[in-house]
Amino acid sequence: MDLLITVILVIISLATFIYNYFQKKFSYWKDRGVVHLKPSFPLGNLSLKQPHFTEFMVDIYKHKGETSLVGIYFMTKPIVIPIGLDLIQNILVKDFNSFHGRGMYVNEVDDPLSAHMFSLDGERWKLIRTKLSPTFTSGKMKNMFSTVVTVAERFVETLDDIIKLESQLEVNDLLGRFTTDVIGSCAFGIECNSLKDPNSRFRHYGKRFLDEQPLPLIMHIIIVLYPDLARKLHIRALRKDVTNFFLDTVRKTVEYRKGNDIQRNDFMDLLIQMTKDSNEDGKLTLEQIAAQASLFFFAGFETSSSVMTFCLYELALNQDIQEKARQEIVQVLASHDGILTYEGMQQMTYLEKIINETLRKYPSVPFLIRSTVRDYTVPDSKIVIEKGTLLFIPVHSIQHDPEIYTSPELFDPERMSAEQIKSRHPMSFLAFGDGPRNCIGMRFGKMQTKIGLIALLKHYRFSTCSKTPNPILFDPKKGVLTSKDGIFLDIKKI
Ligand code: HEM
Repeated sequence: MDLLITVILVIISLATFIYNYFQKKFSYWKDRGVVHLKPSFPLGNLSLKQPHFTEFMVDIYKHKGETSLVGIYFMTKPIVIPIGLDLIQNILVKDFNSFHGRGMYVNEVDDPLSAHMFSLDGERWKLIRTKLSPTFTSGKMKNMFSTVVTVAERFVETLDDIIKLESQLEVNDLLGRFTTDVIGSCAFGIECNSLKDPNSRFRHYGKRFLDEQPLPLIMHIIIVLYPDLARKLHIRALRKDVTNFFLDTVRKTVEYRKGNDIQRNDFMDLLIQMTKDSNEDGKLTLEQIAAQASLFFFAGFETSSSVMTFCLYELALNQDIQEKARQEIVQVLASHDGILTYEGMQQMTYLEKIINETLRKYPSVPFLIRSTVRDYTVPDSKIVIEKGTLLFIPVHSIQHDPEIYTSPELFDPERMSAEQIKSRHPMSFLAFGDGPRNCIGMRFGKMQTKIGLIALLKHYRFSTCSKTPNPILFDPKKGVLTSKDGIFLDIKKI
């Protein structure tokens, strides 16, 4: 009997302790007078149903006008969703010194590839960003231009054979193979034709990295809530075989190039230069260059194939816009003796507007992440965002706000004319982020997207078919914006 009473008392005390613990944690935003979503025990505002981030944001973004930020909870961890454009400009640009963190999990010991520019913070991020910035100048893009054009030409040749057998194809997979080949070539110097060779190792490991969650949910929770503990437990964010593949590929490429004195004007060349820096502090190790090269691969191929996919989808729905884009391509090519040059590509201004409008409607990265590196008082308020707090900036909601873009579901490239852009708040378009931590690969991403679209629109007409989804449902399991059921289009040779 005594034992039973003791057990009951222990259970009651434990339940009271847990209840009080969560009550305290879940009163964080209320105590600070911040508009917030009501949390539920024990997941806070996480849901097992896992809606897509864009849907989750709807309830938050409707507070716009009433407040410049909304508080939510990831389990017990408070997260800020800034929704006022002036506050967002402070975070990304004006007060960047308080917000240069990304707050992501890095475990360099067990997972050397996790120490890349996207997730590093502090001085190490600054050092790598400064060293890698010259890699992405327009001069460097011009040097890589012909490599990308060659990949696009090879892609079209293979596609010619494929559509002879089947004209209704899933374009996201198709374009993922194109961008895999481009980044494989420019970041690793490896010639792969993953469209011809479905077993291409680059495609295999690229997909394995993005498609399959290597960790059970509990591990994710430990990583987010207790990163120090996660490191002590040797939790890796990347699969071991994926890490080994990229480390091994970089090691072999570096040895081969150094041994044979080979120069190719690509990212790998520029990274190899950084292993030879005379200043010891600035020198990158093999693991560090492998981390950056793999980041270029992961950051570059799905983002660009996502924008190309949604672009072809909209062009299939809007045949008049597709035809106008094709006319521009044909005319500009004719004025350059039928050859695609860097200058010619830049003269295709209508295509540029189409790509930007696609990125407005379908931002490949639907939210930006920052973390505070010191306490920050929100201007004209008493709200303090504490050091170490994560912030998610809702790009998709902003770019679908009817007060900023009338009839936001309408695909209208003219919204991206210079005059219309000038008339909007500078934070109205955030598809590449903004400020000193924006997308470093923007020029390259746009270049490969344009080259791919030019090659495709010149040779093929895209139309919807019975399998084309309308409307599109986004896949909640993917970080990059992706249609859940793929995007099938009918492709006809012109
Ligand atoms: C159309 C294609 C692309 C889109 C839409 C895109 C979008 C983005 C966005 C939204 C961010 C976060 C920016 C921020 O937090 O303010 C980002 C970061 C980044 N992107 Fe891209 N990206 C693209 C292509 C590329 C390519 C091709 C590369 C490399 C070859 C690349 C490398 C990076 C890197 C390294 C970062 C992290 C920068 C840092 O933390 O300092 N991206 N990208």
